[in-house]
Amino acid sequence: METEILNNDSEVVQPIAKFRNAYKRYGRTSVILRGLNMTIPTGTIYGLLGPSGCGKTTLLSCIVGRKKLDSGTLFVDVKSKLDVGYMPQEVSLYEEFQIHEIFRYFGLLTNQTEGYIKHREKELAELLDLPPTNRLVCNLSGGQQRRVSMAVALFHNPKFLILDEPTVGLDPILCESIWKYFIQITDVEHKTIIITTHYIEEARNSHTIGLMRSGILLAETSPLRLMEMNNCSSLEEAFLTLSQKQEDIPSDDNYPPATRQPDIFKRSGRIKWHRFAAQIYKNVSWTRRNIPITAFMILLPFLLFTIFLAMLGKDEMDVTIGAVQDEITPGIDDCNTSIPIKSIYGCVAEKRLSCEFISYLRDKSYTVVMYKNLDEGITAVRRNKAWALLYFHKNYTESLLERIDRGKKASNMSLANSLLEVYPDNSIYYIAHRFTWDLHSGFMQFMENFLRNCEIDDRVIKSPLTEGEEIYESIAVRYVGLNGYIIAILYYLAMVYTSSSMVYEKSKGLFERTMVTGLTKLELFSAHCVAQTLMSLCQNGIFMVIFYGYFKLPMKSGIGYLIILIFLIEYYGMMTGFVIVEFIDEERMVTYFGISLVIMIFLTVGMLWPVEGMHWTIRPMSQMNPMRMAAETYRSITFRGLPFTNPLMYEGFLSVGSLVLILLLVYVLKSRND
Ligand SMILES: Nc1ncnc2c1ncn2[C@@H]1O[C@H](COP(=O)(O)OP(=O)(O)OP(=O)(O)O)[C@@H](O)[C@H]1O
Repeated sequence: METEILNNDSEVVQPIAKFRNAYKRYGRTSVILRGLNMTIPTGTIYGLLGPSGCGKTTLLSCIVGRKKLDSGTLFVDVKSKLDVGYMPQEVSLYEEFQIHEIFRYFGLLTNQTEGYIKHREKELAELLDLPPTNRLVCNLSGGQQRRVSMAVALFHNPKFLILDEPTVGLDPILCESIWKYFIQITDVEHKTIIITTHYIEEARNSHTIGLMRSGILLAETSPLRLMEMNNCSSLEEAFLTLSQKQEDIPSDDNYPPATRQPDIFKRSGRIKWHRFAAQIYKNVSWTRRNIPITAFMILLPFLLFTIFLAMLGKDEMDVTIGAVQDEITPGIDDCNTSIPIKSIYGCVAEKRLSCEFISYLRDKSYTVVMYKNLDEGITAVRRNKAWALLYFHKNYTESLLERIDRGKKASNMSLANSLLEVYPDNSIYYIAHRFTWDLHSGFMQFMENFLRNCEIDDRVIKSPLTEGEEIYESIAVRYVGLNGYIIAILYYLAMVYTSSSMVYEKSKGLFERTMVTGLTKLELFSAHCVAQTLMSLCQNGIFMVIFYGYFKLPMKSGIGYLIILIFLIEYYGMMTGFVIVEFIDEERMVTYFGISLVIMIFLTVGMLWPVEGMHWTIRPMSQMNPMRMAAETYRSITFRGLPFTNPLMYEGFLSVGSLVLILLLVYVLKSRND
């Protein structure tokens, strides 16, 4: 049978919170509550004492609805979360904020008026001897931060205060005045306070003391009665006596099966304007406090894309090539000497053909360095002073002309001497490939011009393959990887922006604290969507206006398609951030996971290497990668100019759009289960 609680006037006092036969454990072995019974009378101070790790914080978390019992009952007599003021053990404050911004934020969260916020700020600053309220929280001492944290719990004047070690790090005089205040608000305003503390003697001021050990309460009575019952003169002594009397820890063999526990507070599915406004205020304050970081984040995509374009620069490269011209005798003639060489069909070369070819390469922005002989040239290539050596034989021009004139009747000597020998350094694929291409196409172009001047039909040396009209125009090399790069970067930035702010709130205990005031994940989510949209608007606006507006990068379909696609990709990044933080709590792990994800996207988006050339094991991954489809759609919008009805266009929108919806669903389901 339950005992009734009587106050000093022998009236029955209704409990504000009541645990009956409460069990709670973490995992399968770490049992924290073992059939605990506890009654917190309304309008009193309840001091909860117990050794470190005995489960005091866990118990308070159950009262504020952030954790649930495995079995047993918990009754809390409050109508809404606003009746509760919670001070967690950690400071749990936004460190970049000024004290008055913290008050305003929590004031808005708890639906207070401007007048009340100002008045209460003054009142609490006096009571708790707070530093000037324009000081940043991160610059306060540990004790000052704890006082601000306590002020936040008291701010909306709740009827039930739940304070986890509020007096740690405070000086005795301040502690005394705080306890006086607690006694006053319980006596006069009929508030209820539950306090955990390690300073046992301080709890003497409580109306009731609960001594917790090994998952149960050893005693629950007034301090005086506790000392009397144990014939002790101090609470400390009483606690020691009781602990020694306690027999062994109750066995966990009979740990009851878990039962479904009701929610302490009614769930609200609707967005409350004042809490949404508080989130917006928080985001705006964060931005104001971090203007350099915000400006950097806004400019970052533009900077990264500019670096990308500058890195790829131009299709012609500043590559150094070595050349040996054995057909020129140093000191006697050089490339400026005009020595007309006439072929038997009357074709005249005004200059050495090797000179013409070298100046053609120079026009293509290659640097050509001359070497005296083959050995010297090859050594230069070996030492990485040149990417290739061109060796022109003695009588190269005459031999080449003879080869053109006489065809298969040309002498063996002319055939050998008309060969341009190339000794390339092929160790960097792209340079080698580019040089080979320039060499061949340049040579062909140069020969065609030469033959045309001699009125010889240039088709005699042309390749018998001919290209028809281009279906899609070729695009400068530097733009080819840009689409994959842009979408991967924008996805990553949105993901990091979301996950870093969410994981910060989680790891600092801010999430927990604001949820206790009634904030819902829907409100947090909606406010973050607004912040993300504004951030994306600024980021995308800058790079689009500059690249597509001013520098006129290729844009074949409407820019509207691109804007929608990019926003979808950013929302996909944002949703990924939300979902990651639902499953991973630790800041470092979130960063590792995010980076791994984006590297995977980089590798499979088809930017570094086309899907057609990937290993068969990775190819399906790339083909299924929605970001690859988005990259393809990006290419179609900018380079191909397709109508929306073409699958290449709508596939990207569909794949990314569906992923946003799927992640949203995962987030909603996970949040509901929390
Ligand atoms: N989320 C969790 N998962 C697993 N174990 C946990 C978790 N939270 C707390 N514990 C463990 O539960 C036990 C009780 O922790 P709790 O924080 O409730 O103790 P406490 O009495 O408040 O300690 P202190 O006085 O040092 O703050 C500790 O052993 C702690 O390691």
